[in-house]
Amino acid sequence: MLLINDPADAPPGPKVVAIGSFDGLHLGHQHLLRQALREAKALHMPLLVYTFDPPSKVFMKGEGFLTDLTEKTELLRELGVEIALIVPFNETFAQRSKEDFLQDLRGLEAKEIYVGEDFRFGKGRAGGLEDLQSVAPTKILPLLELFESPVKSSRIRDLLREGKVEEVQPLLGRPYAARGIVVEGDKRGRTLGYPTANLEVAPGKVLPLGVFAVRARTAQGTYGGVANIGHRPTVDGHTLRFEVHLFDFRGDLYGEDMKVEFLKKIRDEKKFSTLEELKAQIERDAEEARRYLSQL
Ligand SMILES: Cc1cc2nc3c(=O)[nH]c(=O)nc-3n(C[C@H](O)[C@H](O)[C@H](O)COP(=O)(O)O)c2cc1C
Ligand SMILES: Nc1ncnc2c1ncn2[C@@H]1O[C@H](COP(=O)(O)OP(=O)(O)O)[C@@H](O)[C@H]1O
Repeated sequence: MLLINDPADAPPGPKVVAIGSFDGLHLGHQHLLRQALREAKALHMPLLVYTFDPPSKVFMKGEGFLTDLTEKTELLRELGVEIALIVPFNETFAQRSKEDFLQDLRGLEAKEIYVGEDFRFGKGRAGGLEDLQSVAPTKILPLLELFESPVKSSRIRDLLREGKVEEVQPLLGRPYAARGIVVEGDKRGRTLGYPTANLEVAPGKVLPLGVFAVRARTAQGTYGGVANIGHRPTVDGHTLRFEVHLFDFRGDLYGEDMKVEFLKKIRDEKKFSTLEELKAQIERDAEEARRYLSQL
């Protein structure tokens, strides 16, 4: 997959172009992109996905996002997209007129365009589907529905805010995941008998709160585990922490990249009166997570 950040860097030649923020690359996005890929193949053209980082709504409204740049790039590659144009969405981009955007599409030699039915573009969201039609025949895909309502990034964000990772899985077509770098914590975990890798994720990434059964992928291998995302009221923690204990792992993870898939919520975080009680609860959490993972 060719990854570019500026339309001017696209290789010449006719293309099918799919446009959108595609935050989460959820089932609706996958449906749209698969159709665009099929069409591109039939026309013997590459598919170029024109997307934004961060997603436009994240920049405009300060919402959290579901997939960071690395995750989105990886998912586009897995889908078989040939060219990913990921444009930084900043103040300058937000101020661009709809005409500028249409000019980009002409420059890209778009021969067919794919968008979702709610797509708008250009300063003040002035541009719409009729404008796209002036560049190339445009396929407008209705929002895919699952469990009687449209699959949308905002629906997934709302579910995650409630910690409902199991309900999110069918909407994404995969478990919700977060990736980050393992940083140092307070070195308390090891004294509890449960060392936990502290993950630093991209600011703005939506994180579900609570204790979860997880699968963690690291350069050293894939492990089952148990994660806590919260403020650690028992030790008077103030900042939000994302910690993962890996089962059957020993070693050093500091500085490593880790991807954590949230498979099942076990409970909400709570305040314990002693560290012994917290430790006993973590033991039960780990037991429950192991049981869950072993029957997958
Ligand atoms: C599975 C799991 C569940 C946890 N649940 C809670 C909890 O309910 N309340 C809480 O205050 N801290 C909870 N913690 C956080 C611990 O307080 C934390 O892991 C410990 O303080 C070690 O921190 P450190 O890695 O910064 O040394 C949990 C941690 C894990 C791994
Ligand atoms: N099974 C394990 N799960 C998670 N981290 C582990 C494990 N075994 C060893 N580690 C290492 O120990 C560190 C966590 O130990 P901990 O005492 O909780 O320290 P910190 O407070 O720095 O996170 C991890 O970052 C990792 O490098």
